[in-house]
Amino acid sequence: MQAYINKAETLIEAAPYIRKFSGKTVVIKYGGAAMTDPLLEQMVMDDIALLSVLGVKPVIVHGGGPAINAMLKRLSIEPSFENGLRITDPQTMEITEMVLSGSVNKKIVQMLSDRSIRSVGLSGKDGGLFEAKLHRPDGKDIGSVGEIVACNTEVVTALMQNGFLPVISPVSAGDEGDSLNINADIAAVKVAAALHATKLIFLSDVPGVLREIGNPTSLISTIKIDEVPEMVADSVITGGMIPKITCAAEAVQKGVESVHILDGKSKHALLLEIFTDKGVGTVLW
Ligand SMILES: Nc1ncnc2c1ncn2[C@@H]1O[C@H](COP(=O)(O)OP(=O)(O)O)[C@@H](O)[C@H]1O
Ligand SMILES: CC(=O)N[C@@H](CCC(=O)OP(=O)(O)O)C(=O)O
Repeated sequence: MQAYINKAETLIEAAPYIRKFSGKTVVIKYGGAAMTDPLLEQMVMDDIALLSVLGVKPVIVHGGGPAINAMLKRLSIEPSFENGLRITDPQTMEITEMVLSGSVNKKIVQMLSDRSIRSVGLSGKDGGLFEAKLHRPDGKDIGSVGEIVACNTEVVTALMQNGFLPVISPVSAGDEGDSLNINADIAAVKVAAALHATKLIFLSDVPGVLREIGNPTSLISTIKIDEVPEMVADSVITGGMIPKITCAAEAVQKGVESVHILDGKSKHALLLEIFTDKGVGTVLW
């Protein structure tokens, strides 16, 4: 009996948040380590399906770096990176597109379909979603890596208006119709900004931004975007978190109300972040 009372109380507590975010667009960046465990994947999909049933409008932008690495390994190709971006030679590009716009994208669509959520998989190429060009950081050639120059969300809004949940792979085309590999965090920011999303949520492999890496009790719950440059300068934020947090700050500057960084491996992190007062990760605004 007590268990039912607890569940009812949880629902009552969540009710104002469910009302608040019903009809609101929430872009979820799903990728990295959160995607490597089949049980975790099912759990994340349960949460996204529930959000959708409760009237929130989720849009998924996915990565799949570990899945690309696994396929490269099967083909005996060694992955290499430059400042977190995959150096993408023609063969790696072919595999990246097969994995992201193919198997990973369709797997997510299928997992949602298994939960009676109608979703449609897209890549940056579909409906002219992303216009991209070759990315050359400081003039350096890192192969077929792209940067997004425009984001045309008509195809995404058309799907949402018709009750479909969009699932977006970041792989796009350049001016010449050549495939370009785009970091999924960056793609998620562009989509969130173009859709004027209420929230952008990064599902990562850490509980949020930590004062001390490896110590979950040092979680920083709230960051104002003007604090970000100092945190980077003071080396509070390092490595893979730098592009993520810089992206997050860009999203807020472009009108996304808040950006959240959560542990995709933590049970029901998405629901707890959206539907409770305290949340569980780091929120940037
Ligand atoms: N202050 C910090 N708090 C949390 N993580 C940090 C911090 N500074 C650097 N990191 C690193 O950033 C990583 C998350 O970024 P990244 O590897 O790009 O994530 P993902 O694979 O989810 O896209 C963490 O695994 C951690 O090693
Ligand atoms: C240019 C570049 O680095 N693209 C990424 C795209 C996938 C991605 O971003 O996946 P995660 O979110 O799982 O890291 C890559 O090839 O790994």
